[in-house]
Amino acid sequence: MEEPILKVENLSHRYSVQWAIRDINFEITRNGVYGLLGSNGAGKSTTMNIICGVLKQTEGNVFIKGVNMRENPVEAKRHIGFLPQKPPLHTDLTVEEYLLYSARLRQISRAEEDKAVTEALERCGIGHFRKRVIRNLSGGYQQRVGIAQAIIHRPDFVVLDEPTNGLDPNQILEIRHLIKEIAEDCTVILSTHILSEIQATCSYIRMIGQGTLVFSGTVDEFDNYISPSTVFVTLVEAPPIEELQQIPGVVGVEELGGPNYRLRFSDLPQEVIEKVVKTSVVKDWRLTEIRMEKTSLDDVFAELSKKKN
Ligand SMILES: Nc1ncnc2c1ncn2[C@@H]1O[C@H](COP(=O)(O)OP(=O)(O)OP(=O)(O)O)[C@@H](O)[C@H]1O
Repeated sequence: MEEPILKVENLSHRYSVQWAIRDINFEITRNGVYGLLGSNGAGKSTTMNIICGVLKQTEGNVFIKGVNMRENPVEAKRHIGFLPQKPPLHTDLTVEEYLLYSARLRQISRAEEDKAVTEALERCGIGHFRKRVIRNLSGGYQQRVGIAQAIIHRPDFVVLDEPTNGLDPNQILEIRHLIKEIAEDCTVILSTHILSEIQATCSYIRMIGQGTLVFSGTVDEFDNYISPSTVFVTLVEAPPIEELQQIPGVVGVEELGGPNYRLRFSDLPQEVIEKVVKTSVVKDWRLTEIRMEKTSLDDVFAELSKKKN
Protein backbone atom coordinates (compact mmCIF):
# COMPACT_ATOMS: atom_id res chain seq x y z
CA MET A 1 0.00 0.00 0.00
CA GLU A 2 1.23 3.50 -0.77
CA GLU A 3 2.61 5.61 2.09
CA PRO A 4 0.10 8.27 3.32
CA ILE A 5 1.10 11.82 2.43
CA LEU A 6 0.56 12.76 6.07
CA LYS A 7 0.12 10.58 9.13
CA VAL A 8 -0.53 12.20 12.50
CA GLU A 9 -0.21 9.72 15.36
CA ASN A 10 -1.26 10.32 18.99
CA LEU A 11 -0.25 13.97 18.72
CA SER A 12 -0.41 16.02 21.93
CA HIS A 13 1.11 19.35 22.81
CA ARG A 14 1.36 21.26 26.05
CA TYR A 15 2.40 24.91 26.39
CA SER A 16 3.84 25.16 29.90
CA VAL A 17 1.06 23.52 31.95
CA GLN A 18 -1.93 23.58 29.61
CA TRP A 19 -2.60 21.00 26.89
CA ALA A 20 -3.41 22.74 23.57
CA ILE A 21 -4.08 19.49 21.66
CA ARG A 22 -4.66 15.95 22.95
CA ASP A 23 -4.15 12.63 21.18
CA ILE A 24 -4.90 13.68 17.59
CA ASN A 25 -4.80 10.91 14.97
CA PHE A 26 -5.50 11.16 11.25
CA GLU A 27 -4.10 10.32 7.83
CA ILE A 28 -4.21 11.98 4.46
CA THR A 29 -3.83 9.49 1.65
CA ARG A 30 -4.95 11.29 -1.48
CA ASN A 31 -4.59 14.65 -3.21
CA GLY A 32 -7.14 17.41 -2.76
CA VAL A 33 -7.81 20.36 -0.50
CA TYR A 34 -8.27 19.47 3.17
CA GLY A 35 -9.76 21.96 5.58
CA LEU A 36 -8.52 21.95 9.16
CA LEU A 37 -11.51 23.45 10.88
CA GLY A 38 -11.95 24.67 14.44
CA SER A 39 -12.99 27.70 16.44
CA ASN A 40 -10.46 30.27 17.68
CA GLY A 41 -8.05 28.64 20.09
CA ALA A 42 -9.14 25.08 19.15
CA GLY A 43 -5.57 24.07 18.32
CA LYS A 44 -5.29 24.48 14.52
CA SER A 45 -2.09 26.51 14.44
CA THR A 46 -0.47 24.29 17.06
CA THR A 47 -1.28 21.22 14.92
CA MET A 48 -0.06 22.86 11.70
CA ASN A 49 3.14 24.13 13.27
CA ILE A 50 3.94 20.64 14.53
CA ILE A 51 3.07 19.04 11.16
CA CYS A 52 5.47 21.48 9.47
CA GLY A 53 8.22 20.90 12.00
CA VAL A 54 8.37 24.46 13.38
CA LEU A 55 7.09 23.40 16.82
CA LYS A 56 8.21 20.26 18.62
CA GLN A 57 5.33 18.22 19.98
CA THR A 58 5.17 17.06 23.57
CA GLU A 59 3.94 13.60 22.53
CA GLY A 60 3.16 11.62 19.37
CA ASN A 61 4.53 11.55 15.84
CA VAL A 62 4.07 13.15 12.43
CA PHE A 63 5.09 11.27 9.28
CA ILE A 64 5.38 13.06 5.95
CA LYS A 65 5.41 10.47 3.15
CA GLY A 66 6.60 7.96 5.73
CA VAL A 67 9.43 10.17 7.06
CA ASN A 68 9.24 10.85 10.80
CA MET A 69 9.39 14.62 11.36
CA ARG A 70 10.90 14.20 14.81
CA GLU A 71 13.66 11.84 13.69
CA ASN A 72 14.45 13.20 10.24
CA PRO A 73 13.17 16.78 10.00
CA VAL A 74 15.33 17.89 7.06
CA GLU A 75 14.13 15.05 4.84
CA ALA A 76 10.47 15.39 5.99
CA LYS A 77 10.48 19.16 5.34
CA ARG A 78 11.61 18.67 1.73
CA HIS A 79 8.09 17.42 0.99
CA ILE A 80 6.33 20.35 2.70
CA GLY A 81 5.58 23.94 1.75
CA PHE A 82 4.31 26.10 4.60
CA LEU A 83 2.59 29.46 4.78
CA PRO A 84 2.24 30.35 8.47
CA GLN A 85 -0.60 32.54 9.75
CA LYS A 86 1.72 35.54 9.54
CA PRO A 87 3.48 35.25 6.15
CA PRO A 88 7.28 35.17 6.64
CA LEU A 89 7.92 37.99 4.15
CA HIS A 90 10.94 40.29 4.05
CA THR A 91 9.05 43.35 2.95
CA ASP A 92 12.15 45.42 2.07
CA LEU A 93 13.10 42.94 -0.66
CA THR A 94 11.63 42.80 -4.14
CA VAL A 95 9.41 39.81 -4.91
CA GLU A 96 12.18 38.27 -7.01
CA GLU A 97 14.89 38.82 -4.38
CA TYR A 98 12.71 37.28 -1.71
CA LEU A 99 11.81 34.23 -3.80
CA LEU A 100 15.46 33.72 -4.71
CA TYR A 101 16.27 33.80 -1.01
CA SER A 102 13.46 31.28 -0.36
CA ALA A 103 14.79 29.03 -3.14
CA ARG A 104 18.24 29.02 -1.50
CA LEU A 105 16.75 28.25 1.91
CA ARG A 106 15.07 25.30 0.22
CA GLN A 107 18.49 24.20 -1.10
CA ILE A 108 17.46 24.46 -4.74
CA SER A 109 20.68 24.30 -6.81
CA ARG A 110 22.11 27.53 -8.31
CA ALA A 111 21.48 26.11 -11.79
CA GLU A 112 17.80 25.56 -11.03
CA GLU A 113 16.95 28.57 -8.85
CA ASP A 114 16.03 31.07 -11.61
CA LYS A 115 13.70 28.52 -13.19
CA ALA A 116 12.12 27.74 -9.79
CA VAL A 117 11.52 31.46 -9.09
CA THR A 118 9.99 32.08 -12.53
CA GLU A 119 7.74 29.04 -12.20
CA ALA A 120 6.52 30.05 -8.73
CA LEU A 121 5.90 33.63 -9.93
CA GLU A 122 3.87 32.36 -12.86
CA ARG A 123 1.87 29.81 -10.90
CA CYS A 124 0.90 32.51 -8.39
CA GLY A 125 0.13 35.12 -11.08
CA ILE A 126 2.72 37.65 -9.87
CA GLY A 127 5.23 37.57 -12.74
CA HIS A 128 4.50 41.24 -13.52
CA PHE A 129 5.40 42.20 -9.93
CA ARG A 130 8.79 40.47 -9.79
CA LYS A 131 10.70 43.78 -9.47
CA ARG A 132 8.27 45.32 -6.95
CA VAL A 133 9.25 45.84 -3.33
CA ILE A 134 6.97 43.54 -1.32
CA ARG A 135 5.98 46.32 1.10
CA ASN A 136 4.28 48.17 -1.77
CA LEU A 137 2.01 45.27 -2.75
CA SER A 138 -1.62 44.92 -1.61
CA GLY A 139 -2.51 42.32 1.06
CA GLY A 140 -3.79 39.87 -1.58
CA TYR A 141 -0.58 40.07 -3.62
CA GLN A 142 1.59 39.78 -0.50
CA GLN A 143 -0.34 36.61 0.29
CA ARG A 144 0.42 35.33 -3.22
CA VAL A 145 4.12 35.96 -2.56
CA GLY A 146 3.71 33.97 0.67
CA ILE A 147 2.14 31.11 -1.29
CA ALA A 148 4.88 31.34 -3.95
CA GLN A 149 7.58 30.76 -1.29
CA ALA A 150 5.57 27.78 -0.03
CA ILE A 151 5.54 26.07 -3.45
CA ILE A 152 8.95 27.13 -4.81
CA HIS A 153 10.50 23.69 -4.24
CA ARG A 154 7.47 21.91 -5.75
CA PRO A 155 6.45 20.14 -2.53
CA ASP A 156 3.98 17.23 -2.44
CA PHE A 157 2.19 18.77 0.49
CA VAL A 158 1.32 22.45 1.07
CA VAL A 159 0.14 23.73 4.45
CA LEU A 160 -1.61 27.11 4.60
CA ASP A 161 -2.58 28.62 7.95
CA GLU A 162 -5.68 30.83 7.49
CA PRO A 163 -4.62 31.89 3.97
CA THR A 164 -7.47 34.34 3.36
CA ASN A 165 -7.42 36.02 6.76
CA GLY A 166 -7.59 39.82 6.49
CA LEU A 167 -8.18 39.93 2.72
CA ASP A 168 -11.00 41.79 0.98
CA PRO A 169 -13.78 39.71 -0.73
CA ASN A 170 -12.21 39.96 -4.21
CA GLN A 171 -8.79 38.98 -2.94
CA ILE A 172 -10.38 36.06 -1.06
CA LEU A 173 -11.90 34.73 -4.31
CA GLU A 174 -8.57 35.06 -6.12
CA ILE A 175 -6.62 33.26 -3.38
CA ARG A 176 -9.23 30.46 -3.24
CA HIS A 177 -8.90 30.03 -6.99
CA LEU A 178 -5.11 29.92 -6.69
CA ILE A 179 -5.29 27.30 -3.91
CA LYS A 180 -7.48 25.07 -6.09
CA GLU A 181 -5.01 25.40 -8.97
CA ILE A 182 -2.10 24.47 -6.70
CA ALA A 183 -4.05 21.46 -5.43
CA GLU A 184 -4.18 20.04 -8.96
CA ASP A 185 -0.57 18.79 -8.50
CA CYS A 186 -0.31 18.27 -4.74
CA THR A 187 -2.15 17.97 -1.44
CA VAL A 188 -3.16 21.18 0.31
CA ILE A 189 -4.26 21.49 3.91
CA LEU A 190 -5.57 24.85 5.04
CA SER A 191 -6.80 25.95 8.41
CA THR A 192 -9.80 28.16 8.92
CA HIS A 193 -12.69 28.83 11.26
CA ILE A 194 -14.81 30.14 8.38
CA LEU A 195 -17.32 27.62 7.07
CA SER A 196 -17.87 29.33 3.73
CA GLU A 197 -14.13 28.97 3.15
CA ILE A 198 -14.39 25.22 3.62
CA GLN A 199 -17.42 24.97 1.33
CA ALA A 200 -15.76 27.06 -1.37
CA THR A 201 -12.35 25.42 -1.37
CA CYS A 202 -12.16 22.06 0.36
CA SER A 203 -13.22 18.49 -0.40
CA TYR A 204 -12.32 17.01 2.99
CA ILE A 205 -12.54 18.21 6.59
CA ARG A 206 -10.60 17.48 9.73
CA MET A 207 -12.12 19.36 12.64
CA ILE A 208 -10.49 20.08 15.96
CA GLY A 209 -12.64 21.04 18.95
CA GLN A 210 -11.08 21.91 22.28
CA GLY A 211 -7.80 20.31 21.29
CA THR A 212 -9.15 16.95 20.07
CA LEU A 213 -10.13 15.64 16.63
CA VAL A 214 -13.93 15.71 16.51
CA PHE A 215 -14.57 15.06 12.82
CA SER A 216 -12.76 13.47 9.90
CA GLY A 217 -14.55 13.03 6.57
CA THR A 218 -15.72 14.66 3.36
CA VAL A 219 -17.50 18.03 3.20
CA ASP A 220 -20.71 16.15 2.28
CA GLU A 221 -20.38 13.89 5.33
CA PHE A 222 -19.91 16.98 7.48
CA ASP A 223 -22.98 18.52 5.88
CA ASN A 224 -25.04 15.41 6.73
CA TYR A 225 -23.53 14.90 10.20
CA ILE A 226 -26.79 15.84 11.91
CA SER A 227 -29.72 14.04 10.29
CA PRO A 228 -32.66 16.32 9.61
CA SER A 229 -35.44 16.32 12.20
CA THR A 230 -37.97 18.66 10.62
CA VAL A 231 -39.96 18.88 7.39
CA PHE A 232 -41.47 21.98 5.84
CA VAL A 233 -44.96 21.49 4.35
CA THR A 234 -47.41 23.68 2.50
CA LEU A 235 -51.02 22.52 2.91
CA VAL A 236 -53.51 24.72 1.09
CA GLU A 237 -56.47 23.11 2.92
CA ALA A 238 -54.71 22.46 6.24
CA PRO A 239 -56.65 20.71 9.02
CA PRO A 240 -56.55 21.88 12.66
CA ILE A 241 -53.06 21.54 14.16
CA GLU A 242 -54.20 18.70 16.44
CA GLU A 243 -54.89 16.57 13.38
CA LEU A 244 -51.37 17.14 12.03
CA GLN A 245 -49.96 16.18 15.40
CA GLN A 246 -51.68 12.81 15.11
CA ILE A 247 -49.68 11.76 12.03
CA PRO A 248 -47.53 8.82 13.25
CA GLY A 249 -43.94 9.97 13.89
CA VAL A 250 -44.79 13.69 14.19
CA VAL A 251 -43.87 15.01 17.63
CA GLY A 252 -44.49 18.72 17.13
CA VAL A 253 -46.10 21.19 14.72
CA GLU A 254 -45.14 24.84 14.24
CA GLU A 255 -47.29 27.32 12.29
CA LEU A 256 -45.14 29.37 9.92
CA GLY A 257 -47.89 31.64 8.59
CA GLY A 258 -50.31 31.08 5.69
CA PRO A 259 -50.46 27.46 4.54
CA ASN A 260 -46.93 26.68 5.79
CA TYR A 261 -46.04 24.37 8.69
CA ARG A 262 -42.93 22.84 10.20
CA LEU A 263 -43.38 19.26 11.39
CA ARG A 264 -40.91 17.94 13.91
CA PHE A 265 -40.46 14.18 13.94
CA SER A 266 -38.72 11.44 15.85
CA ASP A 267 -38.69 8.56 13.30
CA LEU A 268 -36.72 8.08 10.11
CA PRO A 269 -37.34 11.16 7.92
CA GLN A 270 -38.23 9.20 4.76
CA GLU A 271 -40.97 7.23 6.53
CA VAL A 272 -42.53 10.34 8.06
CA ILE A 273 -42.53 12.10 4.71
CA GLU A 274 -44.37 9.16 3.13
CA LYS A 275 -46.93 9.19 5.93
CA VAL A 276 -47.50 12.96 5.57
CA VAL A 277 -47.96 12.64 1.80
CA LYS A 278 -50.33 9.66 2.10
CA THR A 279 -52.43 11.30 4.83
CA SER A 280 -52.65 14.58 2.87
CA VAL A 281 -53.92 12.74 -0.20
CA VAL A 282 -56.48 10.70 1.75
CA LYS A 283 -57.73 13.75 3.66
CA ASP A 284 -57.46 16.16 0.72
CA TRP A 285 -55.23 18.73 2.49
CA ARG A 286 -53.86 19.86 -0.92
CA LEU A 287 -50.18 19.36 -0.25
CA THR A 288 -48.19 21.59 -2.66
CA GLU A 289 -44.73 21.46 -1.10
CA ILE A 290 -42.84 19.15 1.24
CA ARG A 291 -39.12 19.13 1.99
CA MET A 292 -36.71 18.05 4.67
CA GLU A 293 -35.02 20.93 6.42
CA LYS A 294 -31.29 20.32 6.54
CA THR A 295 -29.25 21.44 9.49
CA SER A 296 -26.94 24.31 8.55
CA LEU A 297 -23.16 23.95 8.57
CA ASP A 298 -23.13 26.43 11.44
CA ASP A 299 -25.28 24.06 13.49
CA VAL A 300 -22.99 21.12 12.68
CA PHE A 301 -19.97 23.23 13.62
CA ALA A 302 -21.57 24.28 16.91
CA GLU A 303 -22.54 20.68 17.72
CA LEU A 304 -19.06 19.31 16.96
CA SER A 305 -17.34 22.16 18.86
CA LYS A 306 -19.09 20.94 22.01
CA LYS A 307 -18.19 17.30 21.37
CA LYS A 308 -15.60 15.71 23.62
CA ASN A 309 -13.63 12.70 22.46
N1 LIG B 1 2.90 30.03 22.68
C1 LIG B 1 1.87 29.70 23.43
N2 LIG B 1 1.94 29.67 24.77
C2 LIG B 1 0.89 29.31 25.54
N3 LIG B 1 -0.31 28.95 25.06
C3 LIG B 1 -0.47 28.97 23.72
C4 LIG B 1 0.60 29.34 22.83
N4 LIG B 1 0.14 29.26 21.56
C5 LIG B 1 -1.15 28.86 21.64
N5 LIG B 1 -1.51 28.67 22.93
C6 LIG B 1 -2.82 28.20 23.42
O1 LIG B 1 -3.08 26.92 22.86
C7 LIG B 1 -4.44 26.79 22.45
C8 LIG B 1 -4.52 26.48 20.96
O2 LIG B 1 -4.02 27.60 20.23
P1 LIG B 1 -3.87 27.62 18.64
O3 LIG B 1 -3.21 28.92 18.28
O4 LIG B 1 -3.25 26.37 18.19
O5 LIG B 1 -5.41 27.63 18.18
P2 LIG B 1 -6.04 27.99 16.78
O6 LIG B 1 -7.13 26.99 16.55
O7 LIG B 1 -5.00 28.09 15.74
O8 LIG B 1 -6.69 29.42 17.07
P3 LIG B 1 -6.79 30.74 16.11
O9 LIG B 1 -7.83 30.42 15.09
O10 LIG B 1 -7.23 31.77 17.09
O11 LIG B 1 -5.42 30.97 15.55
C9 LIG B 1 -5.11 28.10 22.82
O12 LIG B 1 -5.71 27.92 24.08
C10 LIG B 1 -3.95 29.09 22.92
O13 LIG B 1 -4.23 30.12 23.85
